[in-house]
Amino acid sequence: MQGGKAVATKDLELIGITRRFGEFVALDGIDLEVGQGEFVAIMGPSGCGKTTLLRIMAGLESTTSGRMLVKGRDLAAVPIHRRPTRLVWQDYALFPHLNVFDNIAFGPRLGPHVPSELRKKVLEMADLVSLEGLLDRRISQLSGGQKQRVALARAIITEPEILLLDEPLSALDAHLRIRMQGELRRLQQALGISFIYVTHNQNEAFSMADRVAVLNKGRVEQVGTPEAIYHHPSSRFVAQFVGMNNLFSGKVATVSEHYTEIASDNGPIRAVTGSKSPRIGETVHVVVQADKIKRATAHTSNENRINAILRGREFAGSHNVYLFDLPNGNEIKIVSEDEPGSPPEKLSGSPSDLYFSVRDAFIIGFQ
Ligand SMILES: Nc1ncnc2c1ncn2[C@@H]1O[C@H](COP(=O)(O)OP(=O)(O)OP(=O)(O)O)[C@@H](O)[C@H]1O
Repeated sequence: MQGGKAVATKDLELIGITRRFGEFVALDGIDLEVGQGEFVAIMGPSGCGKTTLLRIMAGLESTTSGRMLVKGRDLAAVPIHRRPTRLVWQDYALFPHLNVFDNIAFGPRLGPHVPSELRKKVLEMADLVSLEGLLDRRISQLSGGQKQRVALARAIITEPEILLLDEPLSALDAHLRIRMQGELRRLQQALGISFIYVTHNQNEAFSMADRVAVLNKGRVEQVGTPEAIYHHPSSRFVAQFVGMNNLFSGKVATVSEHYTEIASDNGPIRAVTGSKSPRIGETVHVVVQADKIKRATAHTSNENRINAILRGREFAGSHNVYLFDLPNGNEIKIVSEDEPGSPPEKLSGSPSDLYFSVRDAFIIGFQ
């Protein structure tokens, strides 16, 4: 990157971003790359540093150390109003005394502009986010989804190279949230710019993003496609944070080409031997998704059988979540779509024989 002009293949590069508040380390050496026109979700539990990281990208928060490049350009010396990033806030931060048109036009009006051209552009933006016909309305006369659209239009009219979104759908009801997810994704594709989207909602992250970065205690735990994060979590934290995963732990007993046998407190467990062949005697963790564990029948094979005690059932619309206690005292979940007319569930406390296939059991490598 020294001398000459860098050819940027990345929209954003974060290199060793660290932020301390006094003694407290909120961000601890974050490295993250965002490709051209990529939709990246940043996900993690409360307090892991998502908002701080987004505010740093927006230029609203300083770093203790680290660098940030947008399209190969270091932003250290670029003042906030010249930065090619725009933040869409969780609470929209719209101007309540202005109407929709004036809210959208607010940013461009601060700089040199031709009123007739600005009007054309505002109409274009309103069209893009389906706000036509609402331009004279006051903000207080809008629904949550409409306010969200105004906030988006107000940000994209400034033609950012990267749009930063901080839990933008959290104030909306479930139905509208799902609709807006689709709209946001379409908007991102229409604009062809990168979106960086902070959320603690896994479904939102997985349904919209090209890649997801999972943060924990100010560090990046894993970055990957939703499929990779979901099916192949690379750490115990990600496996437990994401989805309905169950974890089993034990020492590697035997390793063959097809499966690895692990001696666990709940009996032997066989898992796929992955590319990183585990060593005999090493402690490993095996992840099995909740919908891959079934009640064993006389016909299920002996690949993996576990005795468990049913503790409870939760009805979740189209499926049931069952909680079981394992012999070692741990809890596991299984998800099943019970057939209509199936016999009533056995009572809590009754023993059950559970089954899962070797091909649905993955070893997670830990440092
Ligand atoms: N100005 C500040 N001074 C001191 N500590 C701060 C400051 N801002 C953030 N923190 C701390 O840094 C950590 C990360 O905060 P941040 O708001 O980035 O988390 P988050 O992942 O966005 O959380 P949430 O999902 O709850 O919004 C938290 O422990 C928070 O208390």
